Amino acid sequence: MASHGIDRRGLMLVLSSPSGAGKTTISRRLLESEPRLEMSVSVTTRPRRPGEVEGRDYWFVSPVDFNIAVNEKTLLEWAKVFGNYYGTPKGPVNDALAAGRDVLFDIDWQGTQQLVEHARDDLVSIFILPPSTKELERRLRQRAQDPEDVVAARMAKASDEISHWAEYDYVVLNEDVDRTLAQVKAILHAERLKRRRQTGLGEFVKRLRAGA
Ligand SMILES: Nc1ncnc2c1ncn2[C@@H]1O[C@H](COP(=O)(O)OP(=O)(O)OP(=O)(O)O)[C@@H](O)[C@H]1O
Ligand SMILES: Nc1nc2c(ncn2[C@@H]2O[C@H](COP(=O)(O)O)[C@@H](O)[C@H]2O)c(=O)[nH]1
Repeated sequence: MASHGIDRRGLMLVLSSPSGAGKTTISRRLLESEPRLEMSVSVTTRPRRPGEVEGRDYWFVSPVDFNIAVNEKTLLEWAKVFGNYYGTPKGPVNDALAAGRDVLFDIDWQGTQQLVEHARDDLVSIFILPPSTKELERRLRQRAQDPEDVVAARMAKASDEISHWAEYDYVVLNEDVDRTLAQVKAILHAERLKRRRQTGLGEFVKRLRAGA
């Protein structure tokens, strides 16, 4: 249900960027202030970082279990990123959308391409750019959660990742977290009002025109 009482189908809000540009930071802040938005928690074969919580940040699984999920087609999309496998479980996303709740995804361009193929109408995609390569490297290092070789591998892939910017509906430059957050919220709020998402609009207008 929309805030003004008109039924609405949920939307899928995708954030992608080169590693370290700020997707996780923006996602956490967005979730704090958007009660009708929920995070899609991915499964991954990547080792858990210090501070990461099972079921909040990821579902950490073995390569064998990941393979089973792929074969049983329980993932909406999946990809190999920086040598590990990542995927989006279908069930929670479908339940949320059907109930009119929005779902936030922190996934890469390969996953976004798969969602475009299967769910274009429900999708709103945002690419987040860092202000500079130097600042991207500084952010990856000061996060201090990955060993040096992992940081180097992610920096080496940054240019390739950025090359996908034009496949996204919106592009936001993450210089200042508060400004970026405000821009992402503006996109979300406008997209919620798209006519095709407000599934109860026809009925509402009919009643309005009848004098209700
Ligand atoms: N606008 C910003 N200004 C300064 N630092 C920032 C900004 N946005 C994020 N950071 C910092 O940069 C680091 C990387 O951010 P974050 O983990 O959110 O990136 P990410 O895009 O989710 O990375 P990954 O793809 O590897 O998961 C964090 O330490 C975060 O606090
Ligand atoms: N295609 C998918 N990409 C995903 C998913 N979950 C995360 N990601 C992307 O992987 C990289 C690395 O993430 P990190 O947590 O190891 O830093 C980043 O670009 C994420 O957006 C997923 O389910 N599918």
